[in-house]
Amino acid sequence: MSHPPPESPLSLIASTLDVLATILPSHLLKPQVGIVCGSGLSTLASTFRDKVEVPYSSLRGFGSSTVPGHKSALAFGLVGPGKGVPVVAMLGRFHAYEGHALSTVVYPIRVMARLGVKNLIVTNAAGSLNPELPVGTIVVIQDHLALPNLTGLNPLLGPLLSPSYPRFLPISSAYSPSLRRLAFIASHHLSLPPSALSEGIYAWVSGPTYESPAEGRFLRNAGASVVGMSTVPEVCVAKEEGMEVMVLSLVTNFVVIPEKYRSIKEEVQAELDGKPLHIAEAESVSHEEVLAIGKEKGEVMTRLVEKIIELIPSP
Ligand SMILES: O=P(O)(O)O[C@H]1O[C@H](CO)[C@@H](O)[C@H]1O
Ligand code: HPA
Repeated sequence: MSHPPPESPLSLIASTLDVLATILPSHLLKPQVGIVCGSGLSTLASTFRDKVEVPYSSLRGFGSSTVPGHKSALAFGLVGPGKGVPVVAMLGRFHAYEGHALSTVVYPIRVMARLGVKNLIVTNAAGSLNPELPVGTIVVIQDHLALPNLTGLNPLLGPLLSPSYPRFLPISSAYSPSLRRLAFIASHHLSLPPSALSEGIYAWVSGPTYESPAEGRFLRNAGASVVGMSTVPEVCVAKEEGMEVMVLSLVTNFVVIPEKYRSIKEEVQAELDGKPLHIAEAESVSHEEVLAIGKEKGEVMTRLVEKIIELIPSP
């Protein structure tokens, strides 16, 4: 018995667009800006006007977000004063560590591109590798360090979706200087303290383990400022689709990088010498902590993203 040929990605995307066209009012159907909400950050859509939420389960090609702090729905709406800017947000994203294929992780970005999105604001929760980037800092990403991209887990592996796409995509200027500028101008408009917003380099790791101390030190020494388990696949595909992209990482924790390893040898010797050492327990990271910071900083992230959207020149 022969099997039907697998559905092409373009026909799957076309069917998703058809469904959206039947659900959405016409003023929301052509969003200009796309947003990806990071862990605990789905509140970024809380102030959308005329909001319509579309569950991923009603859209073929979409996976389901299985990570706490990620909702499985798209939110369409208007942002900003007056008529408002039509936008679309992924209230939850997909990560490769959940078992999703990278093509599923980036599928919503391809859909956004075909809805007309020209500017993409990607957010995430991330661990800090730099003492000068404390918890709560918003890091405007300048570049990435993607070990999976370099070692065989690149989201662009495989046949090109369109013959017009470059086979070898340059991503040396993936992070739009003009959008990054708007982030700092928006922060000024909102009177945020200068320390609220910083700049840095995002390291993408596959997860789901948090970094060992040696891995954290390795990423820091390699030049990364923050680390997380998402974002880079979405950025690469958004660039392939011709979008302007910016990334805002919210620092939710420090990556544990002790200056000195605890030495059991020294501890045992000290006990034998009758002078036991008092060793503090090593800290550890938890997703609950990550979500708590997302909740605490959700309001300021929302205001910042809204202001950036208002400042993007209309087409
Ligand atoms: O990158 P987002 O989706 O914000 O989530 C971050 O938080 C989770 C770990 O706590 C990981 O998924 C990591 O990537
Ligand atoms: O410390 C981290 N490491 C990787 N991903 C993360 N996402 C939030 N915090 C972290």
